[in-house]
Amino acid sequence: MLRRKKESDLSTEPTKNQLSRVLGLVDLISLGVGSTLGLGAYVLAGEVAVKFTGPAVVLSFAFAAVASALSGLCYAEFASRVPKAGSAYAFSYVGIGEIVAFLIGWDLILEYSIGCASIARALSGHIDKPFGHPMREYLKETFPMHVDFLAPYPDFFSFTSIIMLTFLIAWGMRESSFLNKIFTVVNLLTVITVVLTGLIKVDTYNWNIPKEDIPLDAKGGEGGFLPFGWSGVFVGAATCFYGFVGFDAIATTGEEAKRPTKDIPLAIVISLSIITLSYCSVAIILTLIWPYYKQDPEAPFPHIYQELGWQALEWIVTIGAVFALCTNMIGTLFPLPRILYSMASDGLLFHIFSKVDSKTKTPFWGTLICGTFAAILSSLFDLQQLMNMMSIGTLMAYSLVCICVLVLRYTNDDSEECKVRDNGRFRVSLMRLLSSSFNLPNSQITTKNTGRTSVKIILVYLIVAICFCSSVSIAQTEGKFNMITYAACSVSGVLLLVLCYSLSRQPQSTNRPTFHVPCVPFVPCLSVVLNIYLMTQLDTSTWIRFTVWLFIGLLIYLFYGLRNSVERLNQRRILDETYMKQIRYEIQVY
Ligand SMILES: NC(=[NH2+])NCCC[C@H](N)C(=O)O
Repeated sequence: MLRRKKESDLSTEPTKNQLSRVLGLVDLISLGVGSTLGLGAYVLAGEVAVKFTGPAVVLSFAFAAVASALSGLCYAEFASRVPKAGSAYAFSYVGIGEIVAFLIGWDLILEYSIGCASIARALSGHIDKPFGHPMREYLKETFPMHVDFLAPYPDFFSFTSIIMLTFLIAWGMRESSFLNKIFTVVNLLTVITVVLTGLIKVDTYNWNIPKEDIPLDAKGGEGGFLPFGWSGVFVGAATCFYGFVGFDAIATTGEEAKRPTKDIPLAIVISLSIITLSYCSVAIILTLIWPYYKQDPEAPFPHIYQELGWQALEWIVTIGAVFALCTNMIGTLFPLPRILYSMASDGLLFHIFSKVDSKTKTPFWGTLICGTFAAILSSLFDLQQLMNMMSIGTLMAYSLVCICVLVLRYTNDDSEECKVRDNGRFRVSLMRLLSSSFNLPNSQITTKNTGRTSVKIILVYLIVAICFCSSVSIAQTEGKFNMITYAACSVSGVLLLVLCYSLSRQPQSTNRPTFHVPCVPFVPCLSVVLNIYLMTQLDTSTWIRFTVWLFIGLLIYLFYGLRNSVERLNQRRILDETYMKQIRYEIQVY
């Protein structure tokens, strides 16, 4: 179950089951921006400003951006190591082992299906709203559903929209990428229009409203730039973080990008920069043109435009949001079959998902099955209950990718040293010979032993990080630190620092990809803690549902994946061959 793929096996050489390599840098960036910059751009800033931060919402976005960028860098490093479809799944197959890879793939399936379903639902709500919700009222009356976990009515609109996009994506990579580019450009143009037109109404007073000027019935805190203090900024950052969810879609295109090892890391970094710039400028403009305590948390821009009498802009924002939702939907429908494709090609999931259609060069059937699943999910289920499962899925994948970066940096799988390990007979390795000839201290080079030590440190770090984040979040819900939580936080906090430092003293592998994360182990370590902390913020029922989903996955793995794993068959074949060689050799000697 812990068998791993070798990095060197994952070359960019064509295999028989090929997707077509048609995506250039611009396509990848537009996929990244499109799938990330969504409704959040038009809603999050207002919501966070009025609830948690006041004008300082831009700082919350900046923190959220930094937190996402930490994971983003780890994704980028991996993408340049492993040019395969499947994102976090493919990465953990190389970094950790088959069972973890399977579970993370399984978890991504959940994340993207629920993501797609909820975006489609938001889209139908958004189109219905300007007309006074005729669709909702009609369907509620004609097809009411009174079951606890189902939606109040079947949403045919979201069903049809997902099915239509599914066909488009199954149709061909070039076509869907072209459409995605257009949608993304419209989305960005809307953001630019909102920002530029807002400049006319900018009033710096709105960033510095004294407490006396705030009406008593408004929830205005202390006034000024930080009316709810720094704690508000951090709480707001946790909400803003979800605005940055989605860029990982780029990492699923490893087999469709023209130059995956170069373009994918670059696209991740560029998309994250564009997204950060967009969110921050929207947040700045929003709070500069309108007092934070008067913002409408559900539709901040239309509300302001109504007050200002700017009707045309109100429409522009509504249309922009519809386009944003469409690209978001492509951004979730696109990776889903690619992850399944990757898992099925490795033999871990049913064969049908690994079939590439000879005409369209896409995983055609996989795409249709995924689309139908998401469409059913979106039209029938109560998505409010499922939304948090999306967050848990994303955060889990982020954390694992960071851990994989750490593991690969501190073990050198493909080096001579490991060949020695695999092939116990030769004791003297090239690396050791070299090191003794140059008189390098041995501790500068990763060996089997230092690798093992590092993996142990990473494992303990992970456990301590979970304790640390849980105690912080318990203290947070109680509203104060008591003796126990205080002790737990400080002990685990200090331990985390010590572990991180001791990991940094371990030798790192010299085998670095073209793009690599700076300041290892500190960047991935910090990112792991941040992601785990955000996971502890989710409610218990989400955790229970998530565990059930993983359990189902585990059963599929045990009864199907484990037996059909291509890696297992390969390793067995190699073992058999070595065994036969050995026997032949012994017969000769005899
Ligand atoms: N893969 C996903 N879960 N995508 C959803 C992206 C949501 C997007 N970040 C927003 O602010 O609206």
